Amino acid sequence: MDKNEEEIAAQNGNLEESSSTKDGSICGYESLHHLLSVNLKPHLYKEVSRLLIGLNCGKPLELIALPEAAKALSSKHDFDLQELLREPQVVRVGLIQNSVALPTTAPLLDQKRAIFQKLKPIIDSAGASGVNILCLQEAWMMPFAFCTREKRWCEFAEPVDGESTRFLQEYARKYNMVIISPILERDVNHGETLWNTAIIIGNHGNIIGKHRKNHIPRVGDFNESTYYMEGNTGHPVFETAYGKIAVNICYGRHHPMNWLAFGLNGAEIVFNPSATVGELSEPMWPIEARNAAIANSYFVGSINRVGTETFPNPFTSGDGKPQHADFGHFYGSSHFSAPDASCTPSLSRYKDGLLISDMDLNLCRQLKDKWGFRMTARYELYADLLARYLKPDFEPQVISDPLLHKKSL
Ligand SMILES: NC(=O)NCCC(=O)O
Repeated sequence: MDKNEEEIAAQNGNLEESSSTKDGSICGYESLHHLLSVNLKPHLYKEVSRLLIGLNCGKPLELIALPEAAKALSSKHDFDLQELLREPQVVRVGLIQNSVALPTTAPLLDQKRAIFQKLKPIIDSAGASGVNILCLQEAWMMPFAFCTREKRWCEFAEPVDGESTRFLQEYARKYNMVIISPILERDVNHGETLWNTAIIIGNHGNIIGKHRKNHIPRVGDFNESTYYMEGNTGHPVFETAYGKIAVNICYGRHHPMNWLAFGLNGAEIVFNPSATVGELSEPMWPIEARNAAIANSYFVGSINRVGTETFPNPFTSGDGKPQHADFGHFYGSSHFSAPDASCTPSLSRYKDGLLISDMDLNLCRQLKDKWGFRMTARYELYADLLARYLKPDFEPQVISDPLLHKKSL
């Protein structure tokens, strides 16, 4: 090893130590933005924020004054409450990230009901803050047990009008709020088939519709195809009292055409309820959502659960590494991205939280007018390529340098 290599190895060693602190923090800070705001001089932080987060219609993001009742709930129940303003104020949108409430060894029904109890004050805080549209994390009513491949966790699955939906319908009515509820669905009309589904509850407590996860991961410990298959609901956009919304569930965020399809159907906000861990996806997390918002001229609300969920029986990832009983750390970091390339700072890496942002949905149209991405998209080129690509006799369009295949003299 030369000196340079030694230095790099030493740095990596230090990094491994500091980034794997057990509490899920980044060197003791709850988020990247917190780390930067505390350690940079104010004028440097302002400049770094401008580049990292962007501007809201040319101006820095401002704080919204939220009611004392919402703040009191946040300190009593120990969850973060962050407020960001985009102007002019049209729709107020909330995202909730949370850890599970009981160990995975507790009776399953107790686990689910404890999550209900944990979420109550957070949803009340969203209601007290006047949130119009609220989205929960992927499979919010259970631990993310799909790493285990054990079938007992199927017991968490519920029909679309099941207990979790009824729990949220009350809040939708109480606060005149649209709620997106991603659950493990049991399709009782189709042989009890399971799906990973987001249910859209209207502001009158009615069920507007559902969307089933389109892309199912087969990566690392995310063995979800043991439980459910690729969704069969297409790319629906739900027209609600507060705007046109869609849901791109977790792993679907790695598929640009999935984002595109929701945009083509007219979405103004696309939510990405997720469950993902640091070791696997953290460097991708802030990039993919922000890029989708820019490319498709809509807002994106990204939500990830928090904490480490440990399961009774160890499992392997099929990668030769030792068996283990947890996925690793779900790193939270929920945030919003806007079509003008700005984004909010993220919620904590390790703490429950409610992120609230006001957004002017006119920005979607303004950005289409300004950049013309839709107008210049040349979809016919891609439709033609895809049609050919799908045929078994497809040949890639590659033009080789003829010199490559000449015998050397
Ligand atoms: N829940 C889920 O689809 N996770 C897959 C891992 C990832 O996409 O980061």
